[in-house]
Amino acid sequence: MYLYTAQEMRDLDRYAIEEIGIPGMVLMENAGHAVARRLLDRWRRSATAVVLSGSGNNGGDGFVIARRLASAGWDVSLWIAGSVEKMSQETRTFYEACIHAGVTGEFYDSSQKQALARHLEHSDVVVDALLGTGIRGELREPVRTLIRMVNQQARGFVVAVDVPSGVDTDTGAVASEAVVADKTITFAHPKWCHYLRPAAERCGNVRVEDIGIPQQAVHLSPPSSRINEPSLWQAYLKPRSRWSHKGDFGHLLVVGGSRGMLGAAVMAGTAALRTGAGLATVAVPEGQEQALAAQVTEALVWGWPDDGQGHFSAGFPQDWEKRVRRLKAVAAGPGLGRFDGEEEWLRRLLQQAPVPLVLDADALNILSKDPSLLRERRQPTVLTPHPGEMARLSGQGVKEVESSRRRIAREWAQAWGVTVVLKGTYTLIAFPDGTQVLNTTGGPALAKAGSGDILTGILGALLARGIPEKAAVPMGVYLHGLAGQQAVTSTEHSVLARDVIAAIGPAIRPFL
Ligand SMILES: NC(=O)C1=CN([C@@H]2O[C@H](COP(=O)(O)OP(=O)(O)OC[C@H]3O[C@@H](n4cnc5c(N)ncnc54)[C@H](O)[C@@H]3O)[C@@H](O)[C@H]2O)[C@H](O)CC1
Ligand SMILES: [K+]
Repeated sequence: MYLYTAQEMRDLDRYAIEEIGIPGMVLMENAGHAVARRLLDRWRRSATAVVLSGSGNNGGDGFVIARRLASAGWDVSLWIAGSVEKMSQETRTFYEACIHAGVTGEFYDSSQKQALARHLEHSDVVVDALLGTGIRGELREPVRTLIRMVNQQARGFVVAVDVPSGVDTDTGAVASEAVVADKTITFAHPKWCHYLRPAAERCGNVRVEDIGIPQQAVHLSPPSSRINEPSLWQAYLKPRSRWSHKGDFGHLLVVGGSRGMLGAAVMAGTAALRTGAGLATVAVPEGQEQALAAQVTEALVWGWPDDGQGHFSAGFPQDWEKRVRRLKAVAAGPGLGRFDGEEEWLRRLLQQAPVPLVLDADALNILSKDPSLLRERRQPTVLTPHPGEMARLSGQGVKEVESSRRRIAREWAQAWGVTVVLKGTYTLIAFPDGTQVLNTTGGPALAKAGSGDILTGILGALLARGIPEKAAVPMGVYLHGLAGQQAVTSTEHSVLARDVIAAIGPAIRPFL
């Protein structure tokens, strides 16, 4: 499934209308019909509805909905923002059809405030068709008042048509007012605002309805972003052959686990093995080797020159060149800590690890001192920042990162030629070629220390198996989210990182 911007959706619409020859009116009728059908399914007996329509095509959908609900026997009260003159041809046609079909519509002005408030309070359903993807600039009256009234006065079920009025389709920003919906019914494809905060919090439950735009129109010029789904990577997951040996499944090196943070490296290494790595080696500061070996029996242990107190030092193992030849991928960061000479250390790792590299946690914080270190990289590099780490990397505030997730992840990936996995409720993956994949698996159970370390291990393992990063990264993020969901046995509060690791196998299984 693709993820659309407002412009990409307009282009798709235009293609369907002008090149394929489906009249715009048919698309609008289909859109309105789809919403009405959902409402009629839900309220089988007749109900009361307030339909609020703007003068654009979103309002046109609203007129179709009002007509169809009324003809099914609902008591419909229609309120319009704007005027007939402002309506597009399709919208105007459906406005007239609505009136001819006997629905009474009012062009809202402030003298009707009381009357509208009464309707909003007493209606089972409120349909928000004021503004869709065509919003421009700050809200004008009377739309602004109408949106505020919906939020303050509606007692019934609020359905947003396409997007909640007042949200920006592409950034997920909200205007001075934006409808808070219980459900959003969108057309043909999901849009960015359905997944980006704060807009996403106003959408309620999002449902995508087919309105008859042929698939061929999508394939001709696909948008640059999509929702993460197994079809992107499932071909790389296969049952193991009877003749397999561990060398077939790659050797991952996890670098981290400084004193006091050993658990992070343990979790990354264990998650890698659960994901199917043939071999996982965990490299910890020399003073930590014994403690590590006691915690993870399945991984190999390497000592890394330490500072005498169980933390990393700027040095590298003497035989690094020889050791690195055995590796298929490196994941650095879980429990790495900060240390003297860290920048030089990272520069060397970036240069002298000629395999796919995952950077997480403190490896990202070190990188944020000088992102130009990435210029030295020739092999795939995956960064897995949470919003705080992304803020440090990009030199911006966390709020700025959160309000421009889509742009920041894409710009960073393109500028430095790396894959950015910007973590969050909907983790966003941005590739160096400008394409993006938004992940929808996962849940609140993963909001806990250790989750990031597990993701790092999973991604490292998949890259070590030689799966190309365009498949490995979405696969890893998807499976990590699924494991997080499946690890919940009693409540999301009490899930431990180890439960998530144990759930990796059950998450993978259906895809083999
Ligand atoms: N394939 C599809 O997805 C289809 C979608 N349809 C619907 O069409 C809208 C987009 O319609 P458009 O006419 O481009 O824009 P809007 O109706 O969202 O908005 C234009 C309308 O709103 C007024 N306006 C704009 N900005 C503001 C503002 N800041 N304050 C107040 N008023 C504003 C402007 O003057 C216009 O009157 C899409 O979302 C779908 O719902 C079609 O039905 C066909 C298929
Ligand atoms: K709307």
